[in-house]
Amino acid sequence: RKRGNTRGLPYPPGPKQLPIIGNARDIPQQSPWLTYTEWGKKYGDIMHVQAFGSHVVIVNSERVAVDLFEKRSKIYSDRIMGKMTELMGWDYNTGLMPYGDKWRRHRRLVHQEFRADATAQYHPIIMKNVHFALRNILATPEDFLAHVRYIAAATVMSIAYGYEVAPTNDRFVQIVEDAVAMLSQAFFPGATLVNYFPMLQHLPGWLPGMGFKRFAQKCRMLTDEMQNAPFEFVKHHMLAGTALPSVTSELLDKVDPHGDVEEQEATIKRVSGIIYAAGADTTTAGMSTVVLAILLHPESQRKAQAEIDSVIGTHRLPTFEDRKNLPYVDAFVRESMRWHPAAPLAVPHATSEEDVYQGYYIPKGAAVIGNTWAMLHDDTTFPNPDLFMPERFLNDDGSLKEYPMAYFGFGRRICPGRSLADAEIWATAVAVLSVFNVTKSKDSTGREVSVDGGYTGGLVSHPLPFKCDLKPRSTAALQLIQESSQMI
Ligand code: HEM
Repeated sequence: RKRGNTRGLPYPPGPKQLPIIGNARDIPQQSPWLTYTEWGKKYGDIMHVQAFGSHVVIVNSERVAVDLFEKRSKIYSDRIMGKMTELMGWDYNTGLMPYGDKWRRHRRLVHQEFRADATAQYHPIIMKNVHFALRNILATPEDFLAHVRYIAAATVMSIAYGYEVAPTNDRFVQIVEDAVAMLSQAFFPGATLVNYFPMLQHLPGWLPGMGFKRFAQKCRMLTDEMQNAPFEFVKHHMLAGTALPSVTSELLDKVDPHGDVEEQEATIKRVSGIIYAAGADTTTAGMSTVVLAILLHPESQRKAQAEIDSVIGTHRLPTFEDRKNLPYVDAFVRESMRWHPAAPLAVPHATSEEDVYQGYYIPKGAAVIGNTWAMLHDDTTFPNPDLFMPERFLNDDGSLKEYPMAYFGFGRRICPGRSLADAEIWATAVAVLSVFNVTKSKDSTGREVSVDGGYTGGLVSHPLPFKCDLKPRSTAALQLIQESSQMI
């Protein structure tokens, strides 16, 4: 650990390592961000663990994140494609692709469709889906999490493919959600041994410990289908002249018939495939956290509602034009994102060259994890970080504090869909706050059902299912929900 490198410099500090296996037994599989944050208090802003020769550097502060992911982005923008990720068929994914020309081509296409000034064109789609969800919440409030999930799914499927998803049990949606859930379980260091010992992939699947092979095969069928099925849907409708406008149809229209058509179509298929995979589950997690935050913080709920009532009144639903006049609602949304980030460890970067930082040696090919959770719970930047306080994002005069948070990742790999996601989460928050009171449910004896605020582990972290009551705030609110379909 002290001298295991070409420059004779120490690796960043970290927990004691055992021979050969290193820290393999220390690296947690569930909610690793909490362990890394605890370790960070002992070892500092940059630390190092190692398992079977694979090096992992963990960045626990925004200062180091800026130094490495931004100022040295040429070195810190690669990805490690774990063997398991590849076996599962996720290697087509822009977000997991190694840094290089192929990634640049994909990233350019995604950026052009989702950069901040292009996202406004999607606002009507978002509002339509939010209003649809309000009506569904009114009809079956107990299924509110499914209705919130619908907003994210319907928005990205509409943008990517011009496809209208079914309110429940949609075939395309189910395929992607299963594949994303499987990726989430198998992604982080320590999740599966085949990442350390790729030769295990060649052993027969019936041997003990080889369950990962069946898991990977099942996932590969899903990842193939999630790219092919909706893509064929668009081509079919383009031929029939019935395709709705979408990223896929727009890109297909631009295919150069004199170039390599097959390769161009394959790129479009992969780019469109990633929009849903990267944009639905993450956004659902962000929106579900907002609803949980509303439920658990009645005082903040009341303040946000008072702001909406005073700025907009109770005669119409909020629109995107209102956003600039609702700083408390924005602060509420930002605090929800900070309080429980949807991707608490972002997506690990990797080094494409060796490096030396603050006298520590960082090897080529190391995974470099930006610990978003630690940065957003750092008590020097966010005093009392476990408390939910939207006010921390407001200036004394009540205006919004411009504070760039590390919620969407880092440097050149920062999430290209962040403007869209931010718009969806805000629209959901303001709509729910404007027409519903969110309170604890009561059981048959009239006692409040407790909500423990637990979260799932993995790449994307969702609130564990929880119960709450969503009731229209007034007769006027009820009428607004019922009439919302006529407002778009
Ligand atoms: C709340 C919602 C979202 C969260 C929390 C989120 C978070 C992230 C994070 C942490 C990364 C990795 C950044 C890094 O490596 O440093 C990422 C990458 C990515 N996201 Fe998002 N995202 C969200 C929504 C979306 C949406 C709506 C889209 C689609 C339009 C999208 C598309 C992507 C893509 C394509 C990448 C890969 C970028 C690359 O590797 O170059 N995301 N996202």
